[in-house]
This record gives sequence, structure tokens and C-alpha cells, in this order.
Amino acid sequence: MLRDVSTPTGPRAVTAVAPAKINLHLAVGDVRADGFHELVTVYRAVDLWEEVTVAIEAAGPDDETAGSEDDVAGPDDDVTVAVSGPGADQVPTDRTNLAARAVDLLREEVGSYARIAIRIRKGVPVAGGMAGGSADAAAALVATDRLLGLGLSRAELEQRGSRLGSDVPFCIRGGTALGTGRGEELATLLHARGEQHVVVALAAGGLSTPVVFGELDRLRAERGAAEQGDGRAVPRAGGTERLVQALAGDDPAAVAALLVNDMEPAALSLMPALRRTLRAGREAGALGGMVSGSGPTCLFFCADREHAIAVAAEISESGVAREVRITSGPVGGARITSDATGDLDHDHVGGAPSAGDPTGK
Ligand SMILES: C[C@@](CO)(OP(=O)(O)O)[C@H](O)COP(=O)(O)OP(=O)(O)OC[C@H]1O[C@@H](n2ccc(N)nc2=O)[C@H](O)[C@@H]1O
Ligand SMILES: Nc1ncnc2c1ncn2[C@@H]1O[C@H](COP(=O)(O)OP(=O)(O)O)[C@@H](O)[C@H]1O
Repeated sequence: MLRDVSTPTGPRAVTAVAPAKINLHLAVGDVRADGFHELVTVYRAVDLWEEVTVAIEAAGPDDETAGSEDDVAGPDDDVTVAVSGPGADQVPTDRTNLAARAVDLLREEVGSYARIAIRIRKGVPVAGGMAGGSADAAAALVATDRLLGLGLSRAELEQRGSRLGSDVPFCIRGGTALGTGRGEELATLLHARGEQHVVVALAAGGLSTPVVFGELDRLRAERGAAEQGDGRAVPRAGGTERLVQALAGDDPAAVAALLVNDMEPAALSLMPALRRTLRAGREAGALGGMVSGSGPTCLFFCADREHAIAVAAEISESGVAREVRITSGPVGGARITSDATGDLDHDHVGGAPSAGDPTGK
């Protein structure tokens, strides 16, 4: 099954893209014994993309030693990572990079010694609650599978992805899906085809996902005693049925009325300035606004693209956001955009559909 990566035939560099996600519904349950929280979420892939190129620099000397200890974790320079685009300086370039971990996972599985160069172009806000790192892992898995000739199915790639992060399987799958477990168990929502146009307001700085989950636990514990009715309780989202029904239709206002994010109070507690951002979006006439996942990016849902452009302009003018973008969804999941022969050649690397383009188009 494993292609001989030392031969000059076949792709020597593969580029894949993977989309950002938003959570239209994010219900967070209690923390589990493994430290993760039980989630019920409606994921949607939107038109902001990470682009990952995975290239073979040189093959290892003796693939026949596959299975020896050496091939399990190669020396540090076996996999190199270069990152470009907005926020690149906040992304690790060592083996902890999720794209590098994805490459390692597949190399380890087949005992490949190939030296790999990874190039990431960021198009998703870093640490913004839109799964940029997970999208890197998703794109890297898809690209490495092709590069090493593994031929894994989408389901097999998603299963590998779940070992790298809860959001990774969805970044592979794309579209709209119900996520359960810690977010990695997916069921595609085939009828949820209504399009959403969304204004994305980036904050100055990021929020750490585990810190926001921790803050939610803290708030719930602190206010738990008050859940009898003094209004201080941290709300918990109900079921997804009505939202799923609304997503099958073409009324963006009906969808906007049903958006919910249990993590929002925790993100607001850690970054109170986000209240101003949410207020600015409401005042700009958005149909609905919410913090994106663990934040601090805020999302504003609009009637159509023209409406989104108007809302974006007003939010931008109000000065509450570091940067404002427009995007839409659903879009598909991770896919290969270039399967080049020869050394890593950036002129041949297909551009991500919208990486770095503020309009998302
Ligand atoms: C909250 C969500 C909502 O989609 O995304 P973001 O908004 O951060 O992008 C996700 O659950 C984030 O998924 P992801 O970023 O892949 O998280 P992981 O790497 O799996 O986990 C990072 C850490 O977050 C916490 N975590 C994550 C998922 C989960 N269901 N419960 C958790 O408590 C754990 O502390 C874990 O160690
Ligand atoms: N490719 C990557 N590999 C590893 N970490 C990453 C990668 N991209 C971003 N990060 C880091 O992971 C953390 C979360 O980033 P990101 O995935 O962009 O946001 P979020 O988890 O909020 O959706 C940040 O600290 C960021 O530096």
C-alpha cells in the first residue's frame, strides 16, 4: 500500500486546503473523567481556509527498517514547518504544530523515513475559536495521505484526525454536521443547505480553548447555587431540533434567532470588551450575533451578502474589532488543490480559495 517515497515518480509535493468552522449551536455538558467536556454542537464550515503544502525533501535511507524505534519519532529536522499569513508568529513551528503532528502520525503508521517540509498559509484567525490549527491538521492529513500513497478513506482520515483534536474530523468533513462526544463524533446534516452570510469580527488577542472551558466550569460552580432563580445561573443550551429544521429552510432570520453558545459567558468573563463588539453588531443591524466557539472572534449573521457588507462596514467604523471579514457557508471539507511533481515550488501551489482575502471570496 505504501508508495516508495524515494522514487522520483509521483507527487513530491501535495497541497490541501481545509476550512474554518463555526458552531451554530454549542451546548457544553459537564467535564468528563478524561478532562474533556461532553458537547452537542452544530458545526458549519465557512469560506475561510488554511492551506498546507507537504513536500518530500529526501527519502530516508532504509525504509526496510520500518518498525524499528528510529522511525517512530525522527530527529527534529525530519519535519520542518514554515508558517505565513496573518498571525503566523503565534503558531509553533516545532513538532507540536498540529500539521507536523498529523504528518508524524501517518509517517509513524507506515514506517516512512521521508523528510517532510510543511508550509502553512494561514487564512483563519489564530486562536479565534474558528479551528485554524485543526484545519491545519485536517489539510496535512489529506495531503500526507496522498503524498505517501496511503489511500486512507475519509472516515479513516477523520478517525486519525480525532487523535489530534476534537475539531479536526469536522475540518476534514466540512458542510454542516452535528458533533457529539467531545465534538469528534459527526453526523452530517444533509438537509442543512440554507446559506449563511456572516461577518467575522476579530479581537485583539486570542483566547485559549482549555482556559475558556475552565472558566465555564468555574462560573457554573460559582453560580450553581443560584440556579434556583435569581437570574445569575449560567444558561445551558437545549436541543438542536429547531435549529436543524430552520437550517433546511432559506430564512436567515429564523436561523439567527436560534443560535446559541454555552461558552459565550466564559469568553465574555475573560474578555469583557467583547460585550461592546456584540453590541456594535446588534446596533449595525445584524440578525444575530455570538461569540465563535471559545472566542474571542465574534460572528454576526446577516440576511445576504449585501447586508453583510453593510454590517461589516459599520462594525469596522465603530472600532471595536481589530479586523472585520465577511464569509459564508456551508462549504466543503479538506481537499487537495495541487499535486505537484518536483521540489516544493510555491509558484505551483494552488492558492486557497480565500486565504487572506478579507471578503472570503
Ligand atoms: C471549543 C471548540 C468548539 O468547536 O472549538 P474552538 O472554538 O476552541 O475552536 C472545540 O470543542 C475545541 O476543539 P479543539 O480545539 O480541537 O480542542 P482539543 O485540542 O481537542 O482540546 C483542547 C482542550 O480543550 C478542552 N476541551 C476540548 C474539547 C472538549 N469537548 N472539551 C474540552 O474540555 C480540553 O481541556 C482539551 O485539552
Ligand atoms: N498549526 C498549528 N499547530 C499547532 N498549534 C497551532 C496551529 N495553529 C494555531 N495553533 C495554536 O493553537 C492555539 C489555538 O489556535 P487555533 O486553532 O487557531 O484556534 P482555536 O482553538 O481558538 O480555534 C493557539 O495557541 C495557536 O498558536
